[in-house]
Amino acid sequence: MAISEETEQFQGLASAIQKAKDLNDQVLFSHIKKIKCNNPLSFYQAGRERYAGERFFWEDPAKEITITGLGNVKKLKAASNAERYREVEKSWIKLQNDAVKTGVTDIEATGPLLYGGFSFDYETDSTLLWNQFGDNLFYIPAFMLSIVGKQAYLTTNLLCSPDDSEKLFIDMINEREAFLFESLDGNELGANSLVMQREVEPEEWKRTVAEAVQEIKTTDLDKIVLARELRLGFERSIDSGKVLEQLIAEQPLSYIFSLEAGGDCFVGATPERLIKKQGNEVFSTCLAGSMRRGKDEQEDVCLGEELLHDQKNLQEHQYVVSMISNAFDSVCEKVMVPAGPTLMKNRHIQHLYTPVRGISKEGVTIFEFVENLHPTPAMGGLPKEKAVVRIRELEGLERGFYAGPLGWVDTYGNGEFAVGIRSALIQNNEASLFAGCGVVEESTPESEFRETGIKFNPMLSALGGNLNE
Ligand SMILES: C=C(O[C@H]1C=CC=C(C(=O)O)[C@@H]1O)C(=O)O
Ligand SMILES: [Mg+2]
Repeated sequence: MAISEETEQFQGLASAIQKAKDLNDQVLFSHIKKIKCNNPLSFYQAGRERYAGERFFWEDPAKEITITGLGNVKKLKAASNAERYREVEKSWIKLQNDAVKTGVTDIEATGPLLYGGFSFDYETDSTLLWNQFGDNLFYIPAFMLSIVGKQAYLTTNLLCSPDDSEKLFIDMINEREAFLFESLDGNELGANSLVMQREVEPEEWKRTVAEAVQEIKTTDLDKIVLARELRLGFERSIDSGKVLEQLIAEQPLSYIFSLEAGGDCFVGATPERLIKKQGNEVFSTCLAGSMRRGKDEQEDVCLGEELLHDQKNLQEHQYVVSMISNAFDSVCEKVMVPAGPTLMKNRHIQHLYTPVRGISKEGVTIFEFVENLHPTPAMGGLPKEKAVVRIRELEGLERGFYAGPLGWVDTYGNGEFAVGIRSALIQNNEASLFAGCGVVEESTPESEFRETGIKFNPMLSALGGNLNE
């Protein structure tokens, strides 16, 4: 006779506690069940107070996977050095190897899942701006709603210690019922009202671009991505749920993401995938080379054509295609790269776009792909190491998680990381927006300034700011 769901959960939890006692270590317990819910944002908002500072949101452009996490049973944080990818992965593997799962246990992006990201550059110390995030930050959420295809799943995670008792079970059920009730209650999203918008050191930034162009002409540096910052001030604390709602409506072809840390929130709508792994299939995206959108259909088509044939933008793009293809070649059995770029058109900007696909060699993990790929020349430059050093020296801002890999990995080895561009760091009633551009030999400070101005627009629009032309 089939046992009830409650009995199954109870037995699973009891065996996780027993395992924790046997191993004298913490053991992760995870229960996954199908639920009816098609509004992940209302789930996110239900945790606004109870799980403040420990929420996340992820939706991919194809809307195949939406993940919302509340609370955290375990925070993983690796040291700030080149080993950070392996270190996070090692801690994750240890936790998942001992994990006890009950309920629906064969669906990707459900069950115990690690969500978070890495800063752009592990060699910069975090200042006040990014100190809640540090160099890297990953959560295993307490409650997680995954919408995979059209089906919703609720994962409940618990980290059991050797001295835990089965009373944990009652507490877990009570907490889950309480907040699920709130989540069904419908949640009003408060509007954000902007009172200040300021570009940080625009003239200084243009001089830096001019300096970088000179360096490209006279040294072995081929490309460097330089970013700048825009500061916003609001009447009240910004509601990240409201920002997500706007981004979902306005940027349907982008990844919509948020990651809260303490009182701060990193949120954005990035069009750029770093790596997706599904079984042994891997996907990356080369997105570099930009043009504004036209005022009407005809102008838009003309601008797109111009972009497709513009030598400066094609070179900027080609550096990315070569680097990603080479990185794939070393860890894939098969790599597929289209002969030339097409256009990706987002609401405020169009880009040269080349998707890269591969079949990964046996045993290569998503963290290895992240390590090999980051930063691509769409975020850093070429040669990679030199560009990162020069960004550190020239840029005059702390990138933090801007342009860094952000995403998730499940216990089946699947996962996806995007790069955190078209993004903002929200701190109470203030926000920092970041936008960068690929500087190559033919770049001019004015045109790169305009390009970065347009790249602020997705976040400016979602936050109610004045858009750049
Ligand atoms: C670094 C950013 O964009 C990159 C992605 C697409 C196009 C880019 C470009 O044309 O310069 C950038 O490499 C950003 O938006 O902050
Ligand atoms: Mg560009």
